[in-house]
Amino acid sequence: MHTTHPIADRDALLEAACTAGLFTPNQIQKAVDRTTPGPARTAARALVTSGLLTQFQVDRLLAGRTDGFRIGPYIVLDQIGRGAMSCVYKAKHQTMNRSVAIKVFAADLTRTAEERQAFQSAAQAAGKLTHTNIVTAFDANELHDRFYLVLELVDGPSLDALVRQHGPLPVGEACEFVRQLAHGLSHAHDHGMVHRALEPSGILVTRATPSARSAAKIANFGVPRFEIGAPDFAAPEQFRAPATVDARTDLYSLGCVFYFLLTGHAPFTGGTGGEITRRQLLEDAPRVDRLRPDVPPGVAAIVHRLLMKLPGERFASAAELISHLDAVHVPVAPGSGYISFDTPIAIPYPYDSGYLTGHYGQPDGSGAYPLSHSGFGLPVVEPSPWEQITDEVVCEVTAVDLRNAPAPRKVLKLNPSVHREPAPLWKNAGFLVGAVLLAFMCVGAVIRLVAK
Ligand SMILES: Nc1ncnc2c1ncn2[C@@H]1O[C@H](COP(=O)(O)OP(=O)(O)OP(=O)(O)O)[C@@H](O)[C@H]1O
Repeated sequence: MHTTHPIADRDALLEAACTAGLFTPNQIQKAVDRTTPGPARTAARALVTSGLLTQFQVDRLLAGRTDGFRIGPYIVLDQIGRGAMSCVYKAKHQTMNRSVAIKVFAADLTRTAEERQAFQSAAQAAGKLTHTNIVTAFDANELHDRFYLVLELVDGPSLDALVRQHGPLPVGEACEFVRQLAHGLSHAHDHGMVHRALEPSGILVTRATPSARSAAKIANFGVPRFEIGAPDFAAPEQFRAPATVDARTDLYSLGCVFYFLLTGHAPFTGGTGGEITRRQLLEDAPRVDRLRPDVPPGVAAIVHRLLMKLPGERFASAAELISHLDAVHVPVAPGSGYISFDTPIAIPYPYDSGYLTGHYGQPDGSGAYPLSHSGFGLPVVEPSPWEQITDEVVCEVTAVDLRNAPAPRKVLKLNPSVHREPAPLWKNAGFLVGAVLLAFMCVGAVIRLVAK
């Protein structure tokens, strides 16, 4: 609904915020105190700065909207994502103050009684799942013919976004995320639930904190599946015989996710959806250890066992997968909180040319991991030194233990003992002067010889 009054000044803005139900009586007085009569935009800035409204809220109010700020007992704070069939909002429970994510589905999805029933059943089943590696579903309801799910708010990116931003993960960290996801799947399978659409964009990762490492969480357990999701993460039986789908179907998709974490892409890429489907059904995926030689044979064997075409050739259960992962055990880099998603790392970089090579290690000097294999070693500052610098520099990077670092954490800093690799001989000025002098002396000697 659009308000009939244009939002021109402070008073109109405050009135609209009250109509939208954004202020408690106590907050109205605070809002008046923190703003001065005048243009609405100036008042809006003051309200955001004082934390009384969010940017999302003032933008919507200034656009003349007073609707869409409340979903049941929740106040909408921000829009955090948009999928093919839903919109995800950050919201806060009005009285409990708990922050949540609310996934609101398109009205088209719940037109018929069967579709509504499917959403309700999926939500009820998901409500039974309580596991650190599954996004918890707290509540489900309908608002203006739209079905919505109230979910645990995960403060980090999806695995898809993470790999696209940082590149493939170090092997130990990929194994650890897959182990966590297998624990989540095992819990769901024990409750008789199969996900059917596991893919990197539907797996969210929490930020590392001083006391906890990142955790991977499977989203969308409460969403009914009417059709196959992304074909590049779907198991052969989902195309061949959808009625036979079982827990091992999720293990195939988890194998595709594992492959993606290690290589940056799904096992079968390129071509249309139909072409990918054909290859899922008929072809063996290229060996992961060919594409990524530092993947140990034991880990590659697990990935390809998960990707077997026949469910009976995969692991029998997520629990069996976990025992195999434990047996090959590739450790996570010491001190790593896996990946840090903190604010961009400011790397003091003293050179205007060169590229970073070298190792990172612990502050105590232990450990020496190639920078390129450090999940958190890749600079994320703009402009990236990796792209800008063209002359070779060898440096050391000290990894700060995420678990003990005070906030705000600087994840990496260049060791002050950063040094430039000696310039090649032909680039050395002394060498050039010496060479010229020598040439003159030689020419002089030849002339003298000839003169004699
Ligand atoms: N529980 C959550 N906590 C935090 N952010 C979330 C949560 N769920 C989803 N998001 C964010 O919203 C984005 C869109 O999520 P959504 O689940 O709608 O994506 P999708 O699976 O691609 O879409 P769809 O299910 O509509 O096909 C995600 O990439 C993520 O950034």
